[in-house]
Amino acid sequence: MSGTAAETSGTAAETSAAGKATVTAAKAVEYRGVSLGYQGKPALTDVDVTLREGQKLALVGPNGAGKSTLIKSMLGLVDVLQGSAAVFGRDPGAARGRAGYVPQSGSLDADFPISVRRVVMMGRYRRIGWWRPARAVDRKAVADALDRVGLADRATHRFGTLSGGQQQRVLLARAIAAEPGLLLLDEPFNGVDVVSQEAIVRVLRELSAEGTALVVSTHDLTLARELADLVCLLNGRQWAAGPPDETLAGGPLRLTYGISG
Ligand SMILES: Nc1ncnc2c1ncn2[C@@H]1O[C@H](COP(=O)(O)OP(=O)(O)OP(=O)(O)O)[C@@H](O)[C@H]1O
Repeated sequence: MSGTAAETSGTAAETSAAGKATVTAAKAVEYRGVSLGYQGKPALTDVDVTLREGQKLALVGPNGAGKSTLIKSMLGLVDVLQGSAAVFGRDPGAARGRAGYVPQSGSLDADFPISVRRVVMMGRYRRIGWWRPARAVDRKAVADALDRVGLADRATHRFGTLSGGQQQRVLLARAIAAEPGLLLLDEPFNGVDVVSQEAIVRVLRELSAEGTALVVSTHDLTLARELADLVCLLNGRQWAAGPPDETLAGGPLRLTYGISG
């Protein structure tokens, strides 16, 4: 597909009636002709997408497609080699305070003796400052976030004793406690049981309805279709971007995965 096709897809992503967000909602993410890479070598090219507050974007593609690279770039952690990348109208690194990140569960050492509540409190550190004690407002934000993911009764448990799905929900609560305008989730459904998956999907829908912009990388096409307002198909480059019924219809998906016929 040509660069023009990617541009056309990008425009569709912005102007389609996808999602609840109207074209008047602020732009959380605006990428135009972006190439991203490491040590000057491109890993993902032709990214052209606009995500507005309240919209949910799914990043879909095979292993090594560039999904994590795109997510990390929105935190300012990957070099922009070409094009323009903005998060809330600023350089992605400069907007990091407004972006929350949920890593895959397993990224936090499960043997580390820390309570669930302390993990979620980490989400408040940017607001509190590392050296200051938590205030009542911080404790309430932590309790609310845990309640939201359905784990209020686990606050005093050791993080490592929870199941993988519960740990993922705790990491989501940690990000929510930071009250981000843009929430980035890297494969949040990997190895997660159905109860946790449903809890995560419910919370993401609620956050979106409240105006949070969401970016979720996933291998699960059914979930992408159910959850997302917009889908970016990635495999070394952006192959398409737009509403799920256009991007996940067949043709663009086959191209992305290199399936002929
Ligand atoms: N720190 C790094 N330094 C150099 N190359 C990297 C680095 N991180 C990722 N890459 C390369 O960038 C490309 C995209 O990787 P990325 O992890 O973004 O893919 P992904 O779609 O998230 O894959 P997966 O589904 O397996 O997690 C790959 O070729 C990978 O080897």
